[in-house]
Amino acid sequence: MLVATSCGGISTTPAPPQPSSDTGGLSSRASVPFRTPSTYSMASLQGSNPLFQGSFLEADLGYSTPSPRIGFVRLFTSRSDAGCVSMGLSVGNGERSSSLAAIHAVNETRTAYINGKADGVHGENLDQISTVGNSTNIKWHQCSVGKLERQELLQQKGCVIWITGLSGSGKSTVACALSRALHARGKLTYVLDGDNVRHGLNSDLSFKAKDRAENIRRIGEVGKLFSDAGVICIASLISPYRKDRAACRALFPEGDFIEIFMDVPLQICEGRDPKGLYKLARSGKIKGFTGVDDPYEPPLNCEIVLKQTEDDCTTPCNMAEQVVSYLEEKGYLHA
Ligand SMILES: Nc1ncnc2c1ncn2[C@@H]1O[C@H](COP(=O)(O)OS(=O)(=O)O)[C@@H](OP(=O)(O)O)[C@H]1O
Ligand SMILES: Nc1ncnc2c1ncn2[C@@H]1O[C@H](COP(=O)(O)OP(=O)(O)O)[C@@H](O)[C@H]1O
Repeated sequence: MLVATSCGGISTTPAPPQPSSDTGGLSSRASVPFRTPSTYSMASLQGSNPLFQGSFLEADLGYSTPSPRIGFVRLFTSRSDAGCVSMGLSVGNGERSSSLAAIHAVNETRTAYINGKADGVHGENLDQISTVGNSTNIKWHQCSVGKLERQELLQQKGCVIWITGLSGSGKSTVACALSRALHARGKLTYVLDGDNVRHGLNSDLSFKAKDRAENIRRIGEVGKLFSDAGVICIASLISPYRKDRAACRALFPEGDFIEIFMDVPLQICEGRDPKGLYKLARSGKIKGFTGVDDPYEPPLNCEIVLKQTEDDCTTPCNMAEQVVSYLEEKGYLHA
């Protein structure tokens, strides 16, 4: 067992928690399986200093050789102003008897963790001026109110439920039924419907592949903000290409992007044709219509499939309940 002493000094022999008052204030016990040669994973910490009470969600020591070997351990605290602390650890020469000593500690933001890799989860220093895409000389601004506090307020966990499928497959209908079902349970949702977002934010985009990709990217980014706000965001758009959906998924921490495939045959969707668009596409009046002369790539590995056939057409309410059960099971309906 590893024991964190003051300022993150860690020894690999069991020892009771040590009171401390210096930097970091750690008097915490980390139940980390000590493995040789190189990695620790998952641990829990109980700090005596309130600053460090909370969960230790990630401990990944990627040692470099030769010694002194150095790794990083990341601590998440329940205090929003503390954010996330990364400690650099140097590792002694021995194996099981090694001692680990903190070499530095830097504050990072939990928001950054939540926001994913680009924002520092993989160790970039958020204190630095950086360049992201075409934005140069930018610096992450940390807010003292964090996602965990918002989730506590809302008694739910933020996530994005991404509904993909052909036009007419029932995406918008199930999105609204789900929003209603969750609202009735006191959960805050927001629906981002492809059609609707194209009335404003994305009104500059066409249905060419590049513009569809941009449409999906933007809705993914907006969904990420809603998720960070603690809201259960329901995005309902055709999103026909796998790589665009995969890029969106990559914006989110594991589990927070829940992809739902409306598995409905083209024949049924076309039979419904509520807006008369399939008819226009078949007659050549709309070019590049999904399912007609533009491809739809069904998910290979999504979280939920909502299937409809000629013989078996579940009601939107039943589908919504299926999704609610999934959210309940995965813990999204509680803080
Ligand atoms: N060429 C073409 N292909 C597909 N769909 C078309 C097209 N032109 C207009 N529409 C209407 O736009 C709605 C789809 O918008 P999305 O933003 O969801 O599309 S995409 O994700 O960017 O592919 C879609 O709405 P839904 O029927 O609700 O899916 C259509 O009504
Ligand atoms: N589960 C369902 N069973 C039968 N009809 C449905 C179902 N879901 C949606 N519909 C109908 O199908 C049509 C298309 O639904 P819609 O939600 O607008 O699809 P999309 O958003 O995928 O284009 C609408 O007329 C709607 O009433």
